[in-house]
Amino acid sequence: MSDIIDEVLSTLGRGKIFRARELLLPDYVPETLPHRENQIRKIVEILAPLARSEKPSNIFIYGLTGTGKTAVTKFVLKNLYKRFSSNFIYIYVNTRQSDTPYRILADILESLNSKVPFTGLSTAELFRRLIRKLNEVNPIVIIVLDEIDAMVKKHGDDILYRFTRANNELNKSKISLIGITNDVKFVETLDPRVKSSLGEEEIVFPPYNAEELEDILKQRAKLALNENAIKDDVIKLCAALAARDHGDARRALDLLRVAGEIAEREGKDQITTSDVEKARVEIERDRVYEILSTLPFHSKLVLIAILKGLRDKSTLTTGEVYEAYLKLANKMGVESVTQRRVSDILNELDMVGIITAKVVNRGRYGKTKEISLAVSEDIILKAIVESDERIASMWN
Ligand SMILES: Nc1ncnc2c1ncn2[C@@H]1O[C@H](COP(=O)(O)OP(=O)(O)OP(=O)(O)O)[C@@H](O)[C@H]1O
Repeated sequence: MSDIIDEVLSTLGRGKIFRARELLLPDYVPETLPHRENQIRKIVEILAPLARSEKPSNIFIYGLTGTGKTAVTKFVLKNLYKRFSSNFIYIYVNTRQSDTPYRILADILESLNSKVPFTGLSTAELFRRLIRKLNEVNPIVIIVLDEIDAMVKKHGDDILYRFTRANNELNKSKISLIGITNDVKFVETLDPRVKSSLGEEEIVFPPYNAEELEDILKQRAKLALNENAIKDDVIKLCAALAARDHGDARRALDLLRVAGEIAEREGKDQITTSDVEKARVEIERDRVYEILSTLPFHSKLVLIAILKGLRDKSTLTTGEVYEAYLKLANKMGVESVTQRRVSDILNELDMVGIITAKVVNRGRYGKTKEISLAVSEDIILKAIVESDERIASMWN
C-alpha cells in the first residue's frame, strides 16, 4: 500500500509550475510589502514608544479586504519584536474565527500560558484572570483584534470598552490595542467612548491599482513559481481582474495560485491566460458554494422553495416564494418563519448574489419583487444537499 502513497507523492513533487506553492497562500507574510511603505512607516512611528518601554497609542486600521492590513500589521510587529523583545509582547486574535468575547479572552489567556476551560466561566471571570495574569508580567502587551466588526456585530462592543479601560486596573503592564476592520462604516456604530479610545490613531489602507498589484504578484511569483512558469501577460491579467474587484491583493494571489494549480494538473510547464480564466470561474464557484453551504436552515429552505417554484415559471413573486416555502416547512414538520422574515432572507440572498430580486410595479396591486436565480440550479442543490441532512433526505 505504501507504494501507492510514494507514487502519488512523487508525481505531485514532479510539478513543473511551483517552486514553493505555500508562498502564495494568504497566511504567508512576505519579507517585503511593496506599496505599503507609508502605512508601515506610520505604524512604526506610532509604536515607537515601545523602544522606551512606554505604551503606544491604540490604533484603528481600516480598508477594504485584501489591502494588506493584516500582512502589514504582522510584519511591523514581528520586526519590532526582533529589536525590542524585552519591552513588549504581542498577541494576534482573528475575531472572525474566535468570534465570541469568551473565545477572544480565552485565546489571549492561552497565549499568556494560562489554561482556560472551553466553556463554563463568565467573561467577567476571564477578564479578572487576564488582569491578574498581566499584573504578573512586566511588559507592554499589544493586542491585535483582526476583523473586529464580525465579533462586534454579533456580541456588541462591551469587550472593546473593557479592553480600552483595562489599563486603569493594571499596575506594571499596559495594554495597547490594534483594531482592524474592512467595514469602514463599522466605526460609526461603536460606542463613542470606544471609538475615541480605539481610534487614538487611525490608518487607512487604500485599494491597490492594477500596476501595484502587478508589482506584488511579480515579487511573489519570483519566490513561489519556477522561472519559466509564468509570463507577463498572465501577471497582467491576474492584476487587472483583481483591480476590477476593488484592488484586492488576496484575490490577485488566489487567481495566480489557482491558475498555477490548473496548469500543473494538466501537466503543463507554463501558466497561460486561459488558465487564469478557468481559475476565475473555479474561485467564483467555490465562493458561491461556501456562501450557500453556510446559510442558516430557513434561508436554505427558501432557496429550495424558489428552485421548486421556478420549475413552472421563469420568475416568482415574493408571495409565491412564501407560499412554496410554507408548503415545504409543513412537509418537513418544521416551524415556519414569518413572511417578513422570508422577505428579509430574499434581500440577503440578493445582496450576496445568489438570486436577483427586481422590484416591479403592478399598478393598483402595489409593488412586488420578481425573483430569479443568479447562479446555476446545480450548484445550489449540490451545496444545500451536501450541507444539510434534513433537506437532503427530503430531496432524495
Ligand atoms: N503590499 C503587499 N505586498 C505583498 N503581498 C501583499 C501586499 N498586500 C497584501 N498582500 C498579500 O495579500 C493577501 C491579503 O492581504 P491581507 O490579509 O493583509 O489583507 P487584509 O487587508 O488584512 O484583508 P482582510 O480584511 O480580508 O483580512 C496576503 O496574502 C498578503 O500577504
